[in-house]
Amino acid sequence: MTLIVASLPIRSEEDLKKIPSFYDADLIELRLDYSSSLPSIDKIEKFKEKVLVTIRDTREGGINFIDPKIKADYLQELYKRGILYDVEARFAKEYNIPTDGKIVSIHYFDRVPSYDEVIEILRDFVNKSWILKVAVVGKDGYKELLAKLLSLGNVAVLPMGTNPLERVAFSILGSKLIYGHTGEETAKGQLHYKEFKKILDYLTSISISSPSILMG
Ligand SMILES: O=C1C[C@@](O)(C(=O)O)C[C@@H](O)[C@@H]1O
Repeated sequence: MTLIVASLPIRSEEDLKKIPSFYDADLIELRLDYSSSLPSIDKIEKFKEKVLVTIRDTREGGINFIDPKIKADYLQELYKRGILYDVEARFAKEYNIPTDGKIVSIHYFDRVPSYDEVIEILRDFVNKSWILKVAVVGKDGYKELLAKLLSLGNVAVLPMGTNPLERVAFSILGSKLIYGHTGEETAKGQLHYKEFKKILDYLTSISISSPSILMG
C-alpha cells in the first residue's frame, strides 16, 4: 500500500497551523528548508503522529541553506522525541544521524545516475531505515532505474518533471510513498495530494471488488 504524503512548505511557525487541514493525507511533509531558521520542535511535537520533517539540503533541492551542525542537532532531537524525518543518505553518513524507522533519501535533479551509483550510496541503509527514497529527474533511463530500484522492497521512487500519473504507475508497481502538493508544488511532477488520493482510493476500490484486475 502506498502512503500519500502531502508536502507543505513551512516559511514561518504560523504555517504549522495549517497542518490539521491536511489530516486526510497519510503523512504531512513539513519542508522546513523553506525558511532559513527552524521552528521550535515543541510546536511540531503535538502533530507527531502525522508529520514527516524534511530539512532538504540545498545540494539536493533545498530552498535555504541551513547550517549542517544545526540541522544535525535538530534531527537528533527529533529522533529522541520519536518524530519521523527524511534525511539525505549522504548527510546521515557524514553527521552520523540515526536512520532506523526513518526515511533515507537521495535526489537527482539534473541527471539520471546508474543503478550501481545509487546502491553504493544507499547500501548501508537497506536494513537501517524505514523507507529508502529515490527522486530522479525524467531524463533518459529514469524509468528503467526507478523500476529496478523497486526490487529493493522498502523503497519509494519518484520521477520528477514527468506526467504526474507516472507517480501513480510506480505506486501500483510497489513504491511505498507518493508525494503530492498542498497548493504549491515542492517538486515538478506532483499533483495535489487530494487528486492522488482520489485516484489511489479508486484503484483500491476496484482491486477489492475485482481482485484479479490489479493483482494479476
Ligand atoms: O524528496 C521529496 C520528494 C519531492 O522531491 C517530490 O519529488 O515530490 C518533494 C519533496 O518535498 C520531498 O522532500
